Amino acid sequence: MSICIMNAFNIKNTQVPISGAKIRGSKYTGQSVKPLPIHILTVGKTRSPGVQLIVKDYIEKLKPYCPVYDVRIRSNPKNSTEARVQIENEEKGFMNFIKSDDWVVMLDENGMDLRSEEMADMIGDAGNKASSSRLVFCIGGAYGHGMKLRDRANLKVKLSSLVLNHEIALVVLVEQLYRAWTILKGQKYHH
Ligand SMILES: C[S@@+](CC[C@H](N)C(=O)[O-])C[C@H]1O[C@@H](n2cnc3c(N)ncnc32)[C@H](O)[C@@H]1O
Repeated sequence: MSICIMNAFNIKNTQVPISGAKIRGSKYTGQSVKPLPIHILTVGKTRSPGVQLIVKDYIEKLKPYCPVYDVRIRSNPKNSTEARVQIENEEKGFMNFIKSDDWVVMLDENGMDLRSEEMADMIGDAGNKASSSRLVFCIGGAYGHGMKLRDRANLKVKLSSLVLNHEIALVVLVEQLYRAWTILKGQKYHH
């Protein structure tokens, strides 16, 4: 399934020469990319102040490229002691938010391993090829994601082979989204 999605994206890496130096680019670098609004869904209301500062900072940095919304899904809404029930109840929050034409990326430790240039390709493909109106990234709660969201996701992506705390996953994601947009624009942040 992942391979099909990868082929559908036709993700490939290109070398883009800028001022004599070679930087690693996306197949869209230098082209116009439709800036789909990005919605980042995370579980839980509270967030450590340090993480919140970093996330706010990257969302601010992303403003010139595309709007980014920080959406909170209720954690364990029915206070279940069972992990399976907690996952299912949090999943309802994700599924209630997601619309039929959203391009949904589920963050998961077993997802596809993308390089930063491929993340940029994916954002370009979602904007220019898919008929989606929003790009939605889903970061799970303590026990991860349920089956309905797994089935709905257009793409499952890993950020590392390590399992990350959900707040750390969020920090890595926002930095990679910023990096991806600078790659798409051929800017110097990414070397
Ligand atoms: C504490 S982790 C949940 C771990 C749990 N074992 C699971 O099955 O997903 C919380 C969330 O952070 C995100 N996450 C953690 N590690 C990740 C990784 N290496 N790559 C991508 N996302 C990750 C995922 O969205 C995950 O649902």
